Amino acid sequence: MLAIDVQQLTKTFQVQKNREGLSGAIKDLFSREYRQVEAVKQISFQIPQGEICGYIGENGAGKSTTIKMLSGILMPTSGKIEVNGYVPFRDREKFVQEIGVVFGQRSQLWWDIGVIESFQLLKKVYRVPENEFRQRLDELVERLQLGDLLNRPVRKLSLGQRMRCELVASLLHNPSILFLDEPTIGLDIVVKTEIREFLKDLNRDHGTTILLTTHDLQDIEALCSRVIMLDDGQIIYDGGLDDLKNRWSKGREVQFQFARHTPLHQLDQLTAGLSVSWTLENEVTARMWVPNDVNVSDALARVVGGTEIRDIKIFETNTEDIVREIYSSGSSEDKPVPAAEPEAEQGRAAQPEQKLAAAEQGAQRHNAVQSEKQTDPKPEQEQEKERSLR
Ligand SMILES: Nc1ncnc2c1ncn2[C@@H]1O[C@H](COP(=O)(O)OP(=O)(O)OP(=O)(O)O)[C@@H](O)[C@H]1O
Repeated sequence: MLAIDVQQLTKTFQVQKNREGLSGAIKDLFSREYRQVEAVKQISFQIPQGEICGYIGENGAGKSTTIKMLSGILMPTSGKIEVNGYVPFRDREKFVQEIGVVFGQRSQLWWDIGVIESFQLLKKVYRVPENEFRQRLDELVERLQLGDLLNRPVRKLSLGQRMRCELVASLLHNPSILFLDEPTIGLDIVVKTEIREFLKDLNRDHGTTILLTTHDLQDIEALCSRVIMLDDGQIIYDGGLDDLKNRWSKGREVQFQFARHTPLHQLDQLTAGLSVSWTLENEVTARMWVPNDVNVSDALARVVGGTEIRDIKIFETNTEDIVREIYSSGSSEDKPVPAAEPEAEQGRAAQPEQKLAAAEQGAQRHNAVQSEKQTDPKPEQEQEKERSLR
C-alpha cells in the first residue's frame, strides 16, 4: 500500500480584498470583495511506505498548504488524497493515529507547563497505553538527550531543545508517517545535524515514511533520495536528487593556482579548440569552466602541460546553486523568456515549463545567479479556519 497517494489535488483560498483609504475601509464594512488564491494546482504524486521525500519550493509555493491537506487540517478544494488508505479530512479520528506532524514555526506543546506534562496530555489525546508510552518515551528521551529538560516549562527551552521535544511529541503514538514542515528552521548546525541523524535512524529502524519541507537544501541532501519541487502551486520536478544534479549541472569548474603570473591570453592559447572559458581571480589564480561535453582530463592535461601549477581544485555545481537557479529563473528580472512571448509582455509569471527551460539554460552559466527569494504577500483574511490536530 502507498503511504501517500495524491491525485489532481487543488486548494483555492478565498481572500478578502481590502480597499484603500478610510473610505475604502468604510465600504469594506458594508460590502466585501473577495479574490481567489490558488495555492495548490492539480498536483499528483505517490510516496511508497518507508521513503523520505523532500518537498521544496520558494516562499508561497504551496508546501505548507499541501502538508495541511495531507494531515487533515485543511480540506482540499478538489482532487483525491489518501494517506495510509485514509482520506485525511474525512477519517480524522482513526487517521491521526497514523501520522505525526511537526510545524517548525508552531508548537504542539503547551507553553507554560513542563514538557513531560505536555507529553502526558498527548498520551491521553492519542490514547496510548501506559506501558507503550513509557517504553517509547524512554527510547526517544535517551536518543534525543532530553532527560534534563522534561520538567522545564516549554517557554524556557531554547529553540533547539524545543524542536527536539516537538519531535518526541509527534512520535509518542508511534505513527508510521511523519510530516515535517521546516523542522530545522532557525537551528544551529549542531542541532540540525542531530535532528537529521535522528530522522535517518527513525526511518531506518522503524521504516517511518517522512515528507519533509525545508528551505535548507542540506536537509534534503542529508536525508532524501527523492525530491518534489513545487512552483506557484504546481510540481515542476519529481525525482531523484542525483537526477536533478545530472540534469541541470552542465559542467564543473577547476581553480588553478599558478607558480607565476599567467595572463588570460596564455590560458586561452593553452585550451584553444576546447569550449572552456576562463576567469582570472588575480595574477596567479584563475578558474576554468569545463562544460560536460569537454573531457576534464583533456582540459587539465593542456593546462598542466603548459604552465607550472601550485594547486588545483575541482568544484561540482552544488544542489543549492542548481535549485536557486531554477527558482530564480522564474523571477521577473532574469526570466530568459523572449520579449515577444505574450506571457512576458503581459508581465505575468512564467509557467513552470518555461522556468524549467530557463533553468536548463541558466545552469549552463557557471556562476549561479544570486537572487533573493520573492516573498508572497500574506493573505488579507484567512477564509479557511485551520482546525487543530488535537
Ligand atoms: N489560510 C490561507 N488563506 C488564504 N491564503 C492562504 C492561506 N494559506 C496560504 N495561503 C496562500 O497560499 C499560497 C501558498 O502558501 P503556503 O503557505 O502553502 O506556501 P509555502 O510554500 O508553505 O510558503 P513558505 O515557504 O513561505 O512557508 C500563498 O500565496 C499564501 O499566501
